[in-house]
Amino acid sequence: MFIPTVDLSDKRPSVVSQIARACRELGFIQVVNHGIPLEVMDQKSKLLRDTLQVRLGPDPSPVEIPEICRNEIVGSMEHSSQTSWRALDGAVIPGSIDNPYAEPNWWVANRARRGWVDVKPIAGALIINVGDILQILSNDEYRSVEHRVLANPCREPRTSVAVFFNTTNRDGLFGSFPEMTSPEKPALYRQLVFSDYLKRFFTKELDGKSLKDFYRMAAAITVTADQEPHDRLKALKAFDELKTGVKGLVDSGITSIPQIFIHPSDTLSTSSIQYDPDIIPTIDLSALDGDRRPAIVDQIARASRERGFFHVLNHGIQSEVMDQTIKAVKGFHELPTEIKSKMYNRDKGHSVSFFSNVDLFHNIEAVCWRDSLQIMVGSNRLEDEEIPEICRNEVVEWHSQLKPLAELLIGFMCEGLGLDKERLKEMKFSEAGAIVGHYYPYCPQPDLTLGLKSHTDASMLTILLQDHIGGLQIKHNGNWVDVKPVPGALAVFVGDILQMIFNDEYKSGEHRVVANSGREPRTSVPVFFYASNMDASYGPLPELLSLDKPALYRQFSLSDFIRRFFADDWDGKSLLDFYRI
Ligand SMILES: O=C(O)CCC(=O)C(=O)O
Ligand SMILES: [Fe+2]
Repeated sequence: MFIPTVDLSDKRPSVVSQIARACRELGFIQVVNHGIPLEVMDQKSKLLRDTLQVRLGPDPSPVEIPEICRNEIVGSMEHSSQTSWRALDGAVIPGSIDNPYAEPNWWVANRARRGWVDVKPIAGALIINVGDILQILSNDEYRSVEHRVLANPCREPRTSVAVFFNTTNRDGLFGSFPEMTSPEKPALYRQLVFSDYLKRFFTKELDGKSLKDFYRMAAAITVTADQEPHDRLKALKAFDELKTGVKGLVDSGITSIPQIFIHPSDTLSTSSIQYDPDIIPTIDLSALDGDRRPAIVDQIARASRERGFFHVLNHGIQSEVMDQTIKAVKGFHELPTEIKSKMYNRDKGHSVSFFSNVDLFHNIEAVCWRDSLQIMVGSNRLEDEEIPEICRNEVVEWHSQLKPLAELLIGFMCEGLGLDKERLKEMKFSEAGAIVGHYYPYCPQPDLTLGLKSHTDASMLTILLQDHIGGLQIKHNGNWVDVKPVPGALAVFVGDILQMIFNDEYKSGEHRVVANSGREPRTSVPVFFYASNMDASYGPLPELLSLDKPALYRQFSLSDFIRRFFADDWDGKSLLDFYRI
């Protein structure tokens, strides 16, 4: 890939156009003839060790900088600021040896080619990166580029010195410059206060992802491929307006998947471990009122602690009821397009909605190869007549059969922690939640996309019914493990809410679904159990806390939790981190 090197001694119009082009296309430039003498650059690299971070305001107080490199750092600031935008005059300088074995190579992500590109050091050159704030100010005219550094395989250590220029006006309001916006190109970001930006940057909420996406307005989807954001948004809208979901694309005979479905290669990681009964426990619930009860409690507690996921067999629900439910949901998705598309909507006010990708417009990476029918239950929201007739009786029956099972399982989970089995009964969790009927049609390029991307469930408990096709995977010790469907079994996931209430004694299990490579479509029906009382305050149960085990989560209300889950700027990360103390 072309990494532009700009000679700053060239004529100004040429320098301006080269820099503008590089900022637009790559967000990354090397500059030579920048006016900083080589000796000044060399002095620094001999002096810094590990990571030294120096914060500087407009008037640095150099006495705090270690004497061994004080003059060199202050000198470098003076030199750099001559070539920088004066308004951005607060800086942080980390000088780092990333690892004693770091090859002197920088790598820049080229998402368009889905690879990392080596940035070879050029003698005497400095590297200029467009930062996220400049991208926001320029309303995406300029791009900040993703980059990383490999571990150093050489004996000789590598040193780098980065100066980050930020504004000192911490309380000023920033946003895309008005000159950069127009009716055709509206502002893509919300206004932000720099102190808020910094606060977020240093909180646990940010897991290294770009803050740009936090400030980006819902409708403005970032681009991960070689598309302009407007093209991507147009493509998402066009897909949504078809109202026929992914199945509609397959029925139209496409042989390659549209760009919006293509995931970055690092999230696809196709290598997976085959089904292993030691990793995926199957718990037999038969004779649960006899001698076997303590053993069942034990197995459920262990699986919830170690995996956040297990299968249950002999759960009391007849296999015909399971089959009918799958068949009815599949039948809905296979209704003639004219009928089904009338029900397509993603309005939050509806109890029943059919759509493809609940997060279609907030997804910052790529969307998935799946359609869904979502039915909200509880708080008197669901009138049975709203459920499509083709699956109404089956869905209502399914939910009523599952409620006692959910109560039973949560009772076991409580017992496994030494709590009364009725401890969570007052939450009335079995009466509120969502029933979702997923449909994963054949995907012509299953290696480029996912059926459902990696997540934990934002529920208390999820009970999943799936057909025989397979594709569900759980994450175990960093590997994706195939969950082979076990005939007659139901899959159970510990959800985030239970993890918080049980103060991390049990874990919500990370899982995903690969895109369906077979001609036969896959159907699954997860039921997510929440709690009926939306405004009560929940948090880690006091009985589970002690001096050695303090509360790991703040108190929360379900209404707040659900609002955040469906918020426009929620990017699909676990909400656990948000509530974690
Ligand atoms: O379809 C599946 O197997 C999994 C569905 C799921 O994980 C979800 O909807 O949260
Ligand atoms: Fe899930």
